[in-house]
Amino acid sequence: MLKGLNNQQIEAVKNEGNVLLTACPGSGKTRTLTHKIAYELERNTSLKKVIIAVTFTNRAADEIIRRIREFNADDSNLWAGTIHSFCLEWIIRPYYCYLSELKNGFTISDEYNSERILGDLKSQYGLSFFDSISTRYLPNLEKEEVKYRDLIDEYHEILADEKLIDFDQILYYSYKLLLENPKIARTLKNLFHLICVDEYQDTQQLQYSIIAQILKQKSGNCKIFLVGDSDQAIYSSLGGVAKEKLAIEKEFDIMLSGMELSGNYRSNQQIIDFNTNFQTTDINIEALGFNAGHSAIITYDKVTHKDAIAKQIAEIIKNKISEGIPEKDICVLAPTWFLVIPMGRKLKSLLPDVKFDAVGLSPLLKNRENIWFKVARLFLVEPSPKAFLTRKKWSKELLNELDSYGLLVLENVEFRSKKLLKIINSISSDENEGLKYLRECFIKLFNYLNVEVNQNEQLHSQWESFFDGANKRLENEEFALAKDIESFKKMFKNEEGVVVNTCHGIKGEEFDTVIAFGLLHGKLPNWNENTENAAKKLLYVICSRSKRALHLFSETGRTTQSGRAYRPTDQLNRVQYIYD
Ligand SMILES: Nc1ncnc2c1ncn2[C@@H]1O[C@H](COP(=O)(O)OP(=O)(O)OP(=O)(O)O)[C@@H](O)[C@H]1O
Repeated sequence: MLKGLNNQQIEAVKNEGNVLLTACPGSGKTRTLTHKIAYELERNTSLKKVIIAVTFTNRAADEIIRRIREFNADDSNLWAGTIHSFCLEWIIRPYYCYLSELKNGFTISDEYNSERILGDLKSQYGLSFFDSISTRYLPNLEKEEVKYRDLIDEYHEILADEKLIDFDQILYYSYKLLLENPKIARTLKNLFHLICVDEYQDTQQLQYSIIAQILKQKSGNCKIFLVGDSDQAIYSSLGGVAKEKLAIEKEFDIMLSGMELSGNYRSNQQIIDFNTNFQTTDINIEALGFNAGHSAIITYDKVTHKDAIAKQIAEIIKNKISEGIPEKDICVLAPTWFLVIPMGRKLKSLLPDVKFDAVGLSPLLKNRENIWFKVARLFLVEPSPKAFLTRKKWSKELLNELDSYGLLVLENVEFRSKKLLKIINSISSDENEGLKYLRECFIKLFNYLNVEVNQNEQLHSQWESFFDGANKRLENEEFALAKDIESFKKMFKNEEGVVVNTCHGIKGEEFDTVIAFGLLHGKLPNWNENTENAAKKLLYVICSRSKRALHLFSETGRTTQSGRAYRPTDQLNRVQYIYD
């Protein structure tokens, strides 16, 4: 498990205490974290305690699981996911009945739904869609928003009426449960062997408080392994804080070994040097990896019009592919979904022979917490040897959730999750429309399991939100989404190809060629986080994804709602550099 690591990385992996590992981009933090997990999984086999890996995106959690499987490590004691999934799985679902607000059932309001409710309220209050309002809670369990407190109260009332909780309330209720019932925190500390947190610099205060509440307990021997880089903190407008070692020690009531890694194994020296323009700390970084000696190409274009930019980007992609760069080693980025989604579509039509892994609107809301989403993915991912382990894990998760609703299906059956998979594999529908297909399969499955969906409040309310959400999305003409079952199945296909995503969506990843557009003041940084460092950090994250080629665009022709032209991001525009 230590092969392929340098001495600093080995030292971090072998450290038996609590660790705070900070280092520059490309220095191998994620590599070290993955090895640490594999190393501890191997050491931990007799203990049977759980190793938790908290990641920033679901994409990153899937990647950790994929890499752990490559080590041939037994991952049955590994849990990886975002902090919200962690709270739901380990705190809310098992213990929600202790909370009067939740004990009669609840459903998660996904970002789309919450944004819609907030958007309606903002217009009622005479605010614009872009006015920033905090839905977060403070560690004293008060609401953070002060100025528009009435609006937030009304928002929470609407959620409560519909028995919904939003993502900030997932954190709020989890923390409340831990505070009011210390035995939950004690049980968790006993259950866990290690909690790993990747990209810790973007952790919000309440998330620190939740972890602190677990670690502060005197029971068990759970350790923490935090990994991050304060220069890459890009969620400060959403409450992310890169705390210092001392502050964390105090809050968690532990001692931390502060460790560092040096050098960058990803990028060539030219890219690293260019990126110092956006560094907010003063460090020298040396290129150490395979790409160190290769030449780089860095371009910056601020003259191309927005209508011509897709063609320009398509040209770069075509040239890179003809140079032999694999499609998946090329990435097209922009600061917002609004820019990225149409770009994905345009590139696909301009380059029909090229494969793309582009974020787009999927026909189903990606509400991983809705139980019907969990059932749907089991029907939409076809059985195959490659998908077996993942589907078995999903099947187990589904059974756990049904258990937590008091629905003990397949009770006396050996290997329940395998049996459930077998039943699901035997069910299909002749419907061609995705939603009708799923509805029929769900009914067949729950008939087989002898569960009346309408009799169970949780299943019923989540059913409504699953189908209502999907219907609304499919009927929205702006989205122009395909309704057939094959398009639904594509949602879960691990498409390999040129990545088209937001800067936040590819955190922690790396590519030979990075093409970033929409580098415009008001989009990067957006109006809500208009500070010198916010823009610098985003640019730093974007540029540090690249191994050898970086193409930056501040396109012309984009205007604000009031008709003003966007101008290039200042922090990029003022860089003095002789571009290629
Ligand atoms: N000791 C090493 N020897 C060779 N290659 C390494 C070593 N450590 C890391 N790498 C490689 O360097 C690249 C960057 O590693 P990794 O993604 O873990 O860095 P990181 O510090 O997490 O970066 P970021 O903060 O930008 O996400 C990867 O391709 C990784 O495989």
